[in-house]
Amino acid sequence: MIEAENLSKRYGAKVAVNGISFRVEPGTVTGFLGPNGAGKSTTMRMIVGLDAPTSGRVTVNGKSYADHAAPLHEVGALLEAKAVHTGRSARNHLRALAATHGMGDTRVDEVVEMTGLGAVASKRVGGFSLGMGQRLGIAAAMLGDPRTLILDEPVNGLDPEGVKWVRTMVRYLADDGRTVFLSSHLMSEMAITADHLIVIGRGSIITSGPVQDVIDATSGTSVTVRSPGASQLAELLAGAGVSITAAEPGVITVRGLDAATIGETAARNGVALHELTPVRASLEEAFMTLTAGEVEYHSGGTESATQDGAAA
Ligand SMILES: Nc1ncnc2c1ncn2[C@@H]1O[C@H](COP(=O)(O)OP(=O)(O)OP(=O)(O)O)[C@@H](O)[C@H]1O
Repeated sequence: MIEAENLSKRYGAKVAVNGISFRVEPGTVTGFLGPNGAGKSTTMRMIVGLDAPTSGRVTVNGKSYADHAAPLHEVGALLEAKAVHTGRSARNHLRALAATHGMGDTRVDEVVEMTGLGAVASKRVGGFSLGMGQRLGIAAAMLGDPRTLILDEPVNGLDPEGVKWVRTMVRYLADDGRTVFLSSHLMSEMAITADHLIVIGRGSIITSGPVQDVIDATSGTSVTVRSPGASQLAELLAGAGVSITAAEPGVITVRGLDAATIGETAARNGVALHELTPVRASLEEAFMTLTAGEVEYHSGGTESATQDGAAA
């Protein structure tokens, strides 16, 4: 369990994290989403004591990270892939980490195996691809068999097999009762991996909740209707709380009514329907809607007004 209370971090005049409170529960995969610069990495760094909060507090399993006697057994974190001694082999890097907690080579061999690093474990880390570096970072996070895992962009640089492996692994860990907190910019992947979401923008929490609830509350479901009487049907359906847009001639998109109501209205009025399809919004659409006003760094090299004008 991770618990943050009024957690804030300032860098000079820049407020990176602005008084956020949240809980990440055991037995679930919780996704941490937000545009670039929203404060995700800063929050994760504070959880594992790499950054000190300016105010507020964050605990893992009831204690701040520094107060855990054997933190690797409590929290495993992947924060910066390749933050390792590049001249060392992967196995020696893991051995050095393991030694800090009195763990032996057997556990190192287990995580090497688990993360698919067997073939390259004796190679210098400096020559690793991004994906191999990620696997090594995940191996290091798993080393102490921790109850809580914090993974910042774990699928970054992984091939499709690696992405699927991370998905399966985090599901297994959560089903085993562990706490899994991960960030990703890959919305389609997050939608199938996470149970719960926390969405952050400019240092503040925008929304949180089960994945489908976040999508439904943000974008809801629309119904695509194809009919030769589309414009007549649009008039029949119009009313408070209903929004109708004409996608193309003979096709309307209806929000605010379910497919059954639309179908029955059409039947009662003798309007033929050629298609009646409920369309669920994707997490990506919900994310774009939720964070539309919160994007700090825009594409094209231009930057919107920021509190301190920090460059991306
Ligand atoms: N050491 C630092 N010094 C000054 N500003 C910082 C520092 N670290 C982060 N920031 C600023 O704090 C804000 C939050 O950054 P953070 O890296 O936490 O965002 P993020 O959500 O992880 O972004 P991304 O998705 O790009 O990784 C950004 O505006 C960033 O520029």
